Amino acid sequence: MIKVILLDIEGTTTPIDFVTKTLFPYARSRYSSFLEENFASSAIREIIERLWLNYGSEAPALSCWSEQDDMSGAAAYLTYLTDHDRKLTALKDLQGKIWRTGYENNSLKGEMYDDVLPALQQWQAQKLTIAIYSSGSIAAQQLIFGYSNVGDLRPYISDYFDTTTGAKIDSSSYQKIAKHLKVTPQEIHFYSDNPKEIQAAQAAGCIVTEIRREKNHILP
Ligand SMILES: CSCCC(=O)C(=O)COP(=O)(O)O
Ligand SMILES: [Mg+2]
Repeated sequence: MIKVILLDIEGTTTPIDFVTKTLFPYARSRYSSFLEENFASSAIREIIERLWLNYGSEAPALSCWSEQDDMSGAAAYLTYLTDHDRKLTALKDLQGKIWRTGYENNSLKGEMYDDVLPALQQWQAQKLTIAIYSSGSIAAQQLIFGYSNVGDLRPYISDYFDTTTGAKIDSSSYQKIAKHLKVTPQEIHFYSDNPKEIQAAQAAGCIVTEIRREKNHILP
């Protein structure tokens, strides 16, 4: 019996275009200024450190960032990662911090498909646990649902998982989520538009629905 609804965001609750044509450009145009302004913050320095370590493994192919303290190099690397839709945890942590300002000053509103709110209401009425699993950071997930075009959806959602749990295409991530939620993978119904994520969740034992937004809605 299903106990948990586990939802992907981009392509499932939210149009891909909102992420690629609104959120990513918003972050991309602010990497430089955000890093200059927040260079002294220990949280930002810690993210830069993680980015720098990752850049080290890519350096043979890239030459945009010469020293760790060079913030224009860091911004260039962040732009590269964004343009290649890389799901790096440090990139996602930084994007979430930049988006926060946009949500709080009303220039960003999390876009949800029309069927999302009714689906959340139905699942809540059925006493199902509703959780999110996205490559966006947990902070970014809470922002997109907290400041959505249909109001604050956070009261419907009890748990959030990001890539700190593991990659979404890795079936062990779904086993970890099940363990954390104290259910079996068979008691989780995962919805995603990404066939590789669907395959991984299915291999872990989850019930799955592959979302194709041009064809079906979120409710089965
Ligand atoms: C949390 S909103 C930003 C979405 C994002 O950055 C992303 O990479 C989307 O990945 P998803 O796993 O939701 O397809
Ligand atoms: Mg997706």
